[in-house]
Amino acid sequence: MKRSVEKLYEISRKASRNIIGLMSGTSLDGLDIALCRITGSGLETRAELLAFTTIPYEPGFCGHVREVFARKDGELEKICLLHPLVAQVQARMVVDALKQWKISPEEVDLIASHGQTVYHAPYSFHHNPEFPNATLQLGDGDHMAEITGIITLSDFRQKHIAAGGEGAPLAIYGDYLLFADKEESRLLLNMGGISNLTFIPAATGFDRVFCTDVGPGNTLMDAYVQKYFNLPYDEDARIASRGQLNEDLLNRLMDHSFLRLSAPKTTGPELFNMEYLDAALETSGMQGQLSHEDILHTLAHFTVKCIAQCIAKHLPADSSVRGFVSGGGASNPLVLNLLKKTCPDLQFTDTSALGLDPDAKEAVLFALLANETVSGSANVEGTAAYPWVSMGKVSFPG
Ligand SMILES: Nc1ncnc2c1ncn2[C@@H]1O[C@H](COP(=O)(O)OP(=O)(O)OP(=O)(O)O)[C@@H](O)[C@H]1O
Ligand SMILES: CC(=O)N[C@H]1[C@@H]2OC[C@@H](O2)[C@@H](O)[C@@H]1O[C@H](C)C(=O)O
Repeated sequence: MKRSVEKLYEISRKASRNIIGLMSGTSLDGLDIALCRITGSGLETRAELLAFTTIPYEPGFCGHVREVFARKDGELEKICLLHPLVAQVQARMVVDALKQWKISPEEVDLIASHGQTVYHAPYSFHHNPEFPNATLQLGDGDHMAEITGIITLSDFRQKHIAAGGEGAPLAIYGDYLLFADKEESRLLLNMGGISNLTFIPAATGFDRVFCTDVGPGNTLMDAYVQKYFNLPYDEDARIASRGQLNEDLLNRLMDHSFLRLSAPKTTGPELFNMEYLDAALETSGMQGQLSHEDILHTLAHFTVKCIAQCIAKHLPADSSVRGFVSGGGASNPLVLNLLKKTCPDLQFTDTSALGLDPDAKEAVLFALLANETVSGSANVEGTAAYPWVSMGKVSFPG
């Protein structure tokens, strides 16, 4: 047997594995790097976060990604150039993080590399009957493996599509493995650029777990302050908190077929972007009528109203469910307060109450997916909407 294959086989037979999960989301703020010790697999999985950091991207690199990000007319040459570059930039960040943590690459069994989504086009978005659900993550795993010297699993979403899904949200798998509970029904709400939620009823099998993208998280608010204030985001909602809700604009923002579509469903900044906001301002008659503060305040309400509507539609009204938030939106006090006010029964706290840093959650979820692919005992039955398949392609160093 080739040595690299033998090594992967040995890793698959270990009782516990050190896996680095990498996530770079739609906010393009930086690379989340989570070093996890994962013990067991399937329903016996336990995960411990050994170290976590987010390394911000250089503005120049971000600028290159933004040239094609969520754009229908992204230049093919730029996409081609970015595929290795994204992986090289991220791999150097992993090398730096390991140095900082004083951990040698030999101590790490696997890297689970999400890459950078540059375009997400499920059928519900492109509506072209000749084409399937589609999604594209840049950052090729071979470059990651070669630079770090660590076996890398990457490109997780294609297999999900191949097995009948939309390639997202993949949060359901890790959320179920880590947070299913015998006594407590739980709602895991991630508010990144796009928000998604996983509902896990108490003492249930995977077939009753529900997961979907909801709509915008921070993406519209971020795009707005980037355009008008030259800021990456509205820190602590300082600008938005000075404004007031405009109902006309909110009603117009809520009026989109995606928000009425039955779940599970997925979306991205391909839909929720500045053109979406400008169209809503125009058709509500609010173009030029509102202050920046009022628009940002209304966008925060939009984020929360989409979430509240999705919860009302999909969670049983009579059960006691506890809510746990994660993602950067959990640090936005305006969004969080509105959420708590709108859904008081859920008693929202963040996932640190479950022992997991809310900023690290998505990166940890990818480490869990790699763990399942390499050693999963398949003791969980998937469903049509959420197939339990081996995700991620293997790249060997050397
Ligand atoms: N202190 C803060 N105040 C307000 N907003 C914040 C704060 N900290 C983070 N955020 C928001 O969180 C965003 C980053 O969130 P996160 O890293 O979870 O997104 P992502 O992983 O890129 O998104 P996705 O999961 O949708 O792909 C920032 O762009 C900002 O909007
Ligand atoms: C295509 C894509 O990259 N989607 C992301 C994005 O960010 C949040 C939401 O939209 C979610 O569907 C997904 O990420 C998380 C990690 C997921 O797959 O669960």
